[in-house]
Amino acid sequence: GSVLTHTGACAHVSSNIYSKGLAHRQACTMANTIKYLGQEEAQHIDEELFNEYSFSVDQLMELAGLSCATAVSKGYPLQSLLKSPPRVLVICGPGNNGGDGLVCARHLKLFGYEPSVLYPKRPNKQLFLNLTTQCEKMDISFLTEMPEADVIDEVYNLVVDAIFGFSFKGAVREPFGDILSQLKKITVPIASVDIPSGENTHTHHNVQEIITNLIAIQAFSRKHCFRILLIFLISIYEPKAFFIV
Ligand SMILES: NC(=O)C1=CN([C@@H]2O[C@H](COP(=O)(O)OP(=O)(O)OC[C@H]3O[C@@H](n4cnc5c(N)ncnc54)[C@H](O)[C@@H]3O)[C@@H](O)[C@H]2O)[C@H](O)CC1
Repeated sequence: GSVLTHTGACAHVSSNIYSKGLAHRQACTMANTIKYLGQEEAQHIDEELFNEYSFSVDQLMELAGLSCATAVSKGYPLQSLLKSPPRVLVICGPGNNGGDGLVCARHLKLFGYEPSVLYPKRPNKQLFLNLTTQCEKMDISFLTEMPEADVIDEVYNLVVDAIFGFSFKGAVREPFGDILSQLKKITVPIASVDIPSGENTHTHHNVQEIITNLIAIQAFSRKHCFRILLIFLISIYEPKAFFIV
């Protein structure tokens, strides 16, 4: 079974999905008929959520970050982690995708993980200042620089890539060029929020285990509710599914 990605490539869902019965086979079958979103359509859905459905960015970011933390906890349960304490490196970018990462780090802490955040470019906006304070008050540590790839492999069980979402464009600008180049070298799994950072310029890292697509999960409207149900089904039963709707 496979789930279509937005590039039309097929990612193979791991074999154990079939050992979980009809619901999963149906999810995979339906997945083959799923429509996928390009960058522009994802942005349009974003605008529709804000303008037509009156969601606030805070609401959607909290839902997005919780969805990602839940996907990580299902894909990488605490008891499955090889390193103790259960450290996770959350790398946050300068936009809303980075905000998702801050929310994800907070929920991972509540789930019993030991997240550390790298947040090199911080918008001077109240929402992001608030999210940073919330993490600090939960004793989540903030790194001052990107660790070398071998240090990441030695210390962390997993990396959450919340660097760029659908507004990434052009050649990657520092310090994110160095960050992405380190991510290309690591061997621990990477969970990407929304899309692999730098994906449309092929500067993205190679190792992908979980992509939590936020748009489809959050687009609560009639024309999307079918996809939401399907995405939820897959993300619950097969959190390692690699999917971008
Ligand atoms: N749909 C929803 O319900 C929600 C989606 N969310 C997430 O928000 C991102 C989109 O957020 P946005 O701020 O528009 O863009 P990004 O986070 O992708 O980053 C923009 C940020 O990055 C800088 N940048 C762009 N290109 C480059 C580059 N080549 N080099 C360096 N820096 C670059 C740019 O200047 C901006 O500062 C979406 O993907 C979802 O993940 C939210 O959760 C809200 C709800």
